Amino acid sequence: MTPLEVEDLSVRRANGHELLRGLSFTLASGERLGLVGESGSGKSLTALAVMGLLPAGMTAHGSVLLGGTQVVGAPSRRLDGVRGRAASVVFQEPLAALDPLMRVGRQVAGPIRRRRGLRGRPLRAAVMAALSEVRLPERVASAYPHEISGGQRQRVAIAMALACEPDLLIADEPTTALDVTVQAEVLALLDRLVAGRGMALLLIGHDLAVVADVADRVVVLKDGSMVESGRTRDIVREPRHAYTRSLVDSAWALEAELDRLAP
Ligand SMILES: Nc1ncnc2c1ncn2[C@@H]1O[C@H](COP(=O)(O)OP(=O)(O)OP(=O)(O)O)[C@@H](O)[C@H]1O
Repeated sequence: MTPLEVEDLSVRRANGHELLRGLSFTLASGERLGLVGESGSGKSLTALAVMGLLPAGMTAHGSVLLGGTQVVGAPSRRLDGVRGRAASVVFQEPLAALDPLMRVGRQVAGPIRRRRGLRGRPLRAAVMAALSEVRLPERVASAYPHEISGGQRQRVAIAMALACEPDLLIADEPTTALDVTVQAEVLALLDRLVAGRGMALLLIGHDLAVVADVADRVVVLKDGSMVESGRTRDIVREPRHAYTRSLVDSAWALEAELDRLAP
C-alpha cells in the first residue's frame, strides 16, 4: 500500500481564496520526501490537509489517499481509525502535542495502549522502551512537560508519534523551535528511527540545507503552489526555478559562513 498519494490538492478559505493550489506528489514505502518553502508558502496547511485536520472554515479539494483511504471529504469518524495507524505528525512546537497537566509516562502510554492493547506491567515496560529509544532517561516518565527541556519534549513527541507504528511520519519543522545544538541531535534521531522502521517520512522545513540532509526527493512550495520537485541532489546541484536557486544559494551561504567560523 502506498503511504501517501496527493493529487491536485487545493485548500480554500470560506471566501473562496485559494491558499494551496494543485499540489501533487506521492510517497512510497520507506521514502523520504522534503517539503520546503519560505514562511507562509503552505507547508503546514499541506500537512493538516493530508491528516484531515484543516482549521474550521477551510476546505480541501482534489485527492489525498492516506494509506489508501480518501481523506478529502471524509467524515472525521472515519479518519480516527486512519490517523496514527497510517500517519502520525510531529509538530514544530512539542508543547502543542503534550498535555501540560499529565506526566510524560502517561502521555506516552496513551498511543501504546490504543495501538498495541497493552495494560499494567507490559504497558509500563513498553513506555520505558519507547523513552529509551528516543534516548530519554527513565525519570522523564514521572516529569510534567514543563519540567523537561525543549529538546526532551520533542523527543517525547517523537516517541508518541512512533508508538502508533505508522507507515508515514510527517515532521513539520520538528527542530525549528529548538536550540541549534539540540536541532542536529533530534534530526539525527528522527532519521535513524524512521530508517530503522522502514517508515516513509514527509519532512517539512524552510531550511533547504536541513531538509536536504535527510530527504531523497524535495518538493518546493511558493505562495501555495509547487514550483519545482525532483531528486534532492539534482535540485541542490541544478535548481531550475529562480526561487529554488535562492533557497540553494542561502543554504550554501550559511554553509560557507559556518566553514569560515569553524574551519
Ligand atoms: N488558521 C488559518 N486561518 C487563515 N489563514 C491561514 C491559517 N493558517 C494558515 N493560513 C494561511 O495559509 C497560508 C499558508 O500557511 P502555512 O501555515 O501553511 O505556511 P507555512 O509554509 O507552513 O509557513 P511557516 O513556515 O511560517 O509555518 C498563509 O498565507 C497563512 O496566512
